[in-house]
Amino acid sequence: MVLDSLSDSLKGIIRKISGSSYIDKDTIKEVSKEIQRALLKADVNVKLVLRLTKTLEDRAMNEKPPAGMTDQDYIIKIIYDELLKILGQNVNFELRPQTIMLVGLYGNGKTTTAGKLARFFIKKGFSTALIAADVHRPGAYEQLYQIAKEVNAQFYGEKDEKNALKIVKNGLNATDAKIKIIDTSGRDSLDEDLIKEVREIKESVKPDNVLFVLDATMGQQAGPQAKTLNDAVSISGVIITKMDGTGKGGGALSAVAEINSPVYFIGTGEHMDDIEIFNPKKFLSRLLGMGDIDALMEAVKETNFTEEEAEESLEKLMSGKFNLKDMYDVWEKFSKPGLLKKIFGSLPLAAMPGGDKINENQIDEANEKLQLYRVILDSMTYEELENPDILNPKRIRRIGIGSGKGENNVRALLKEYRAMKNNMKMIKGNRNFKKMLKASIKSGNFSLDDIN
Ligand SMILES: Nc1nc2c(ncn2[C@@H]2O[C@H](COP(=O)(O)OP(=O)(O)OP(=O)(O)O)[C@@H](O)[C@H]2O)c(=O)[nH]1
Repeated sequence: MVLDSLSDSLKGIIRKISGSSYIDKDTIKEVSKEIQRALLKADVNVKLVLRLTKTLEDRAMNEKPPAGMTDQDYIIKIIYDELLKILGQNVNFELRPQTIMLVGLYGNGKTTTAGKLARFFIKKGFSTALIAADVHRPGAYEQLYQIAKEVNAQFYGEKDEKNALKIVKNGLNATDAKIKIIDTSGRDSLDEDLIKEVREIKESVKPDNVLFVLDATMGQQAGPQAKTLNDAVSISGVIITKMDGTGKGGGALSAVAEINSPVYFIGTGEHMDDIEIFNPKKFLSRLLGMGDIDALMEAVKETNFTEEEAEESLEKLMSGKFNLKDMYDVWEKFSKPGLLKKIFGSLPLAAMPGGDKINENQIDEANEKLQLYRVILDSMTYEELENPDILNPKRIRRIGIGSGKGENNVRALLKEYRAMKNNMKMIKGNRNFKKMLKASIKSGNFSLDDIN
């Protein structure tokens, strides 16, 4: 995916900050330098990078973390805040009848995106029309016509007409569709005629939205060209295409920052369903390897742990002073089918040692093990659960037979139990992870930007 290398670099920086024992001016300078390097490597505009890291340094040097928050957490929060400013505000695209005009540079994916948007709105119950106003690229008419057929959208075009504005006006009059999407000619911003054409259409039909379609793999030239287009037609929003590509992505980010318009959607492939609503917070949380706190909250809620129970279980687990009964209680809540997958899928694993190595099958294995161990624990007496030290070979043999799972599985469970006690002591040392997990369970809607 685009920005993968930036994501890896930033995750590494986050891990380093989390693992540092103290934060001083040198650490802040070093973190700032590393972030500069990561952003420049991702092709983000130099001025933007310097502006971002200067703000980051100023804040890190002069602001004090709120009570209960470590310096490390607070630096991570500042990085998150400043990067979020580049991605723009979280504005939802209004789902109502409207006329949308797509503008963009050659080959950035306007025509394809017109089809994706049409399908997106048709799925939401809006009749949609596609208007072919790209009168310069041979084949654009046919391409949009085929796409309209594929997504069951109305289509309007005039094959031999060279006056784009005339086609648009006729098209808007000819359709009663709730959503009208105008696909314009590709722009190379140095071409005055094309800019004039798009400006005329904008001023004449006054579309509700002018969306700039931008290829995520565009380099630095994206910024100035976005600015020229924006000066001509006042872009109201951005759609970044080809996020499934392998480009660096920084050029697109710089262009978005340059025109300061919200990114509403991202294109993630060539097919008509490969479009997603863009959520800057979620996107950035994943980019920084912080998982998706909201999804974690949903999953933890499904354990119907009360806050106090979650807090108490967590305290006990983290203290390392828990017995098989405590472990049974926690496992019983978390062994709901699919729940572990949700929890691990949303945990900030990058912040845990080796955490980012956890994959799908390991989560499935953990699930199977949970079910197996619950059966074994069900065959233990209350005394054995409370005090596992009394489990001698005779008792182990009885439990193996009683549970039908055999002695080896009973021994494996006890080995796992002892290892878990040691691991929990280790995680206990990782204050950041514990604090994030406790806070997310306790507050119910914890997210990094709620820390004030
Ligand atoms: N992988 C990938 N390819 C995309 C995406 N969006 C568009 N494309 C491809 O990019 C190429 C150009 O897309 P078009 O929609 O024809 O571009 P255009 O902006 O209409 O081209 P002009 O009219 O010349 O400006 C096509 O091969 C599309 O399939 C995307 O999100 N991911």
